[in-house]
Amino acid sequence: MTTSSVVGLGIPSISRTPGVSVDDRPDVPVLIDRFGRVARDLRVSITEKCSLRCTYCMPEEGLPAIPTQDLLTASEIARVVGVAVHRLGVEEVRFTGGEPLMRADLTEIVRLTSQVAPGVPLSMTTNAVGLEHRADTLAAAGLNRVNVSLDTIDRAHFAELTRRDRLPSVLAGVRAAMRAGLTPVKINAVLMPETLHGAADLLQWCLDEGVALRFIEQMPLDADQEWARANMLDAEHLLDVLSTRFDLREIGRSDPSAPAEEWAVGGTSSTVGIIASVTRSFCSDCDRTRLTAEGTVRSCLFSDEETDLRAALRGGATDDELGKLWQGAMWNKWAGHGIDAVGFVPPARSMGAIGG
Ligand SMILES: Nc1nc2c(ncn2[C@@H]2O[C@H](COP(=O)(O)OP(=O)(O)OP(=O)(O)O)[C@@H](O)[C@H]2O)c(=O)[nH]1
Ligand SMILES: C[S@@+](CC[C@H](N)C(=O)[O-])C[C@H]1O[C@@H](n2cnc3c(N)ncnc32)[C@H](O)[C@@H]1O
Ligand code: SF4
Ligand code: SF4
Repeated sequence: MTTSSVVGLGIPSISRTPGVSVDDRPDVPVLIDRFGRVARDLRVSITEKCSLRCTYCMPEEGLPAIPTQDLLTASEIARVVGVAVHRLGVEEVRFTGGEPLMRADLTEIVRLTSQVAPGVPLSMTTNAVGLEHRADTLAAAGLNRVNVSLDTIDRAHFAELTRRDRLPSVLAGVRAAMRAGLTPVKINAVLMPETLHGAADLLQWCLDEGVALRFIEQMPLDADQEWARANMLDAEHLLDVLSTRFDLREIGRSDPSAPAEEWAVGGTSSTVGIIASVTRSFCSDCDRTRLTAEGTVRSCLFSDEETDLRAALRGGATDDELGKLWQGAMWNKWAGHGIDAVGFVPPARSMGAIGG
């Protein structure tokens, strides 16, 4: 088994240490952990690069560049996804980053992955900058749907939050995704004191455009490490604000491992969701497994223990051997993020370096 050590600005390097035992792991193919959870949702980060610099995620100067030879190639990504789907019971795959659209070979990644895993839902979490020019091609390559990060529809405020004046491109990207059939399009907005006053306008925009909106509690995953529990806005606070303009009725979660709890918006057929990752954590039903852009398996957003599949892959490992490494990594998955625990320490990688 492998663990990580920090080398600077949130990208850990992988170092080998004596392993944690997997002797007590039951001999089953699926990615089961010690708490009985089974991971079926694979999130694949494909780059650390981004066209924006959201304050809750990236440092102003961006993340240190990962050398090209350290990134999994399109065919390596497809091979690893194939192992996950055909041997380990993974049922859905999401591309994330950094910003997936920053990879010039994104279409190839999607095409090869959809060939290796036909019928498996393929989605992407994106900031949508430039998506208007690529939505049709990505849909044709096999991408099924996108989630778009958008915190405000006020252009000046967007530029402040993301340190880039790109709101028009994002809005065009959302509309292009709808036209290309990358639906349902879901909008992710991080809940912060700064975004609260624009939350109702954002919801109205989403209702008008026919896209679903989810607000996300901010997690201690910013590269600048400025997150503080005391400054965090929780779901209750948001509901109070939205209820002054909308009639909201609680629906709950679509399934126990879905991160978003949903509210119906009165007078519409739409819903608004809240991903209360911090105050109403869904860790006990977690069904996620992650692959970083450098090809390490990460069992939890908050755990810096990573297992290096890339080295094994490039060293000639068989699919069976890759599968075993992955099973071992997931068997040792933590119970949860532990944000409320005394002595909590945020992970070395920031959200953009993990793949959110
Ligand atoms: N606690 C926690 N939060 C997560 C995790 N993955 C994503 N998130 C948060 O949930 C937000 C939404 O994630 P998305 O990438 O849109 O994925 P999703 O909500 O699983 O996607 P859908 O299947 O479309 O509902 C992200 O912006 C993160 O803030 C996770 O594993 N744990
Ligand atoms: C890291 S981004 C990568 C994909 C793409 N660049 C995007 O923004 O959608 C994935 C998700 O993580 C969320 N995110 C980033 N930092 C976060 C934080 N500190 N707390 C909660 N969510 C965060 C973003 O809002 C986004 O929805
Ligand atoms: S949240 Fe997404 S768009 Fe914003 S800085 Fe992070 S990776 Fe880039
Ligand atoms: S914090 Fe870890 S255990 Fe909790 S939902 Fe996210 S990935 Fe799963």
